[in-house]
Amino acid sequence: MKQQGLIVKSHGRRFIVESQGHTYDCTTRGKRVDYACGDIVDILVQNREQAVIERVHERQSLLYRQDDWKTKLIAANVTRILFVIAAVPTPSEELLNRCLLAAEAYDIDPVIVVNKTDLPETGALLERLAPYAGLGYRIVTVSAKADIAAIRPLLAGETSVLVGQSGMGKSTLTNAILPHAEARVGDISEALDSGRHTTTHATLYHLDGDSRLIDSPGLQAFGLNHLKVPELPHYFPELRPLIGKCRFHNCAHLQEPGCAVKQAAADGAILPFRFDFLQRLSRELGNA
Ligand SMILES: Nc1nc2c(ncn2[C@@H]2O[C@H](COP(=O)(O)OP(=O)(O)OP(=O)(O)O)[C@@H](O)[C@H]2O)c(=O)[nH]1
Ligand SMILES: [Zn+2]
Repeated sequence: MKQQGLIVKSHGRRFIVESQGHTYDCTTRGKRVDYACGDIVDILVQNREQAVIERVHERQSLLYRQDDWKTKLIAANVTRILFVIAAVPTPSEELLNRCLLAAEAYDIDPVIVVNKTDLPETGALLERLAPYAGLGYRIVTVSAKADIAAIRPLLAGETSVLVGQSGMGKSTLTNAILPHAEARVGDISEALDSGRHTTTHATLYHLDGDSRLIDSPGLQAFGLNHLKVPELPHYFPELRPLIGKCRFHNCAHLQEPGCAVKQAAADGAILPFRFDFLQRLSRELGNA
């Protein structure tokens, strides 16, 4: 029997699909692994517990990273990326910049969620993050252990994905957000987790009829190897006014004469760390 379903958990080659009130442990045709949590799929039901994923429906969005040759899908059909960051353990600003860039490239609304505001080190982190508000990014502050009120309005009517480094509190936040019954539902598929090495692993929770939350595994790096150097300025809000102003249309903003971006950086119109980030990416991608 063929029916439509929603991937609520992705775990390497196996997926949990919710369909017509049941959940199915699914394999895929031809060992395909390019499905993600949040995907709408057609499944072929085999018995009460098992099914095979036949095809994926067109996606509204896809959050993924590209490390060297490997594409790693994080979540599909999300409308909002909640980048979780905290003062402890030491946060990586590089990862933040990369996630923001990916959000721009995939046209998914990003919000910076500063967690663990109960920790005294949070003040310094908020100061460090102030420039991002200047770039137009929203910043909300929560403590998964004490008060998460600020995050609620962001979740309503959206499919949100929590991303961030390991230890920033994504799972604690998920548990604080979820009504108790929901959190237990997530545990049912825990058997899948038993000691297996994971490459992709994310879980989708229903908050209410039209709001969903996806908790994703901790990130260490965020490869952006699929992006092209000439399109980078489109993904920096502060560089968009400069698009087309460099002398060379394929300017990598490194050594080229007549580079409008370099000039803006010299004039102090672009934050030094953002300019560094752009140049580093340009060199890394090296595909201008
Ligand atoms: N003080 C404080 N500690 C927190 C808060 N939120 C989470 N923690 C702690 O931070 C640690 C990491 O939390 P997790 O929720 O496991 O972090 P995670 O981001 O899900 O980590 P991964 O699953 O590895 O990606 C745990 O010891 C939590 O108890 C908070 O608001 N305040
Ligand atoms: Zn340039």
